[in-house]
Amino acid sequence: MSYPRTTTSAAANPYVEFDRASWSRLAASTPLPLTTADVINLRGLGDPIDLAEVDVVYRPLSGLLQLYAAATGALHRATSTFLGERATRTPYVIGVAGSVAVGKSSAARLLRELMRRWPQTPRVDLITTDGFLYPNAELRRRGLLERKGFPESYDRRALLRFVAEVKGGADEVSAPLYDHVTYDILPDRRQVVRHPDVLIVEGLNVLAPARARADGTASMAVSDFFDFSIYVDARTRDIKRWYVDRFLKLRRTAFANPASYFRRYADLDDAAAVAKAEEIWESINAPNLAQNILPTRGRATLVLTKAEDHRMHRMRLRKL
Ligand SMILES: Nc1ncnc2c1ncn2[C@@H]1O[C@H](COP(=O)(O)OP(=O)(O)O)[C@@H](O)[C@H]1O
Ligand SMILES: CC(C)(COP(=O)(O)O)[C@@H](O)C(=O)NCCC(=O)O
Repeated sequence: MSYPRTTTSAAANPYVEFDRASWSRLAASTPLPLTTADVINLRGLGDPIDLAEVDVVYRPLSGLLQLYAAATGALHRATSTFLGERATRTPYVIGVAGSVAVGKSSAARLLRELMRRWPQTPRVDLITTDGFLYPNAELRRRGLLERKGFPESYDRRALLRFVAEVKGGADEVSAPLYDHVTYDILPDRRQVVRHPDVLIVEGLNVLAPARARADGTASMAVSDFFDFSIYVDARTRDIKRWYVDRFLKLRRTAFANPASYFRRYADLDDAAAVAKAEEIWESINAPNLAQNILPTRGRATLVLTKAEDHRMHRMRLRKL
């Protein structure tokens, strides 16, 4: 009897890879309960995603996640029976990671809307980790105002506690909220999460590994509570272009708001705005991507890679 020959490295590759066409053929019977108007409403500034892209990328993803969530629920119930415990419902937790300006928020919002339309999981909550950034005053005190988005700029303990409590079935847990306009935490508003069927946690660093404690032992990481995780990937030079293009657009929208922290950038001409955006990108977002975010890509269950026109062209799903 002969077996197919595989090299050791191919056998050890934990991912199975799809191109756009082969991915889109998966889960042909999964419905797509969204309209063009929904997609326009959900997409982020500068993200050209349309219903055709949602059909090709998110319909199969939605089918796959239904399968995973159902299997995880069944395992949870079987485990409770084995342990002689009363089966409690626990939310299915999904992490969405990737660079600033890669389009994580569009992806996370689309997933939320698709999953809300499944009969098994009508209650889907989405939180973004920016709510756990320290307020600007605290960042200033710690000398971290120029490091927003770096792991140390977040209250990681509070974020970990939040995700652990939601996963643990707490009735009501609340998270702080970040405001891009004032560039700070909103002092008197919080997002309340009440026992969702699914929790999506979106942010730059959600796949960061656990930190070592002073005594050398590892603490836990938020990703320890994830049932599934997605890394939205693209070439760094493409993401930089999307960041700069978005910055130019923000001049006429968010920056023009008198309350905007970036009000001073609203009147910059194109050349000055490009220079400013490139300066912020090169000093903050590019180093954070290279040092902290990209190294976590290999921890994701699914890596979705965008081409220069924002369309997903490669999907890698962990099979090991
Ligand atoms: N300075 C800003 N002012 C207003 N909105 C912003 C600003 N920067 C980013 N945003 C918005 O915040 C959301 C998250 O952005 P970001 O963290 O870059 O992640 P991503 O682009 O991957 O979704 C996006 O919808 C974006 O349009
Ligand atoms: C708010 C962010 C840190 C992203 O937060 P996330 O929700 O991904 O944790 C980022 O969008 C940001 O504003 N970075 C600061 C550098 C800049 O102005 O681009």
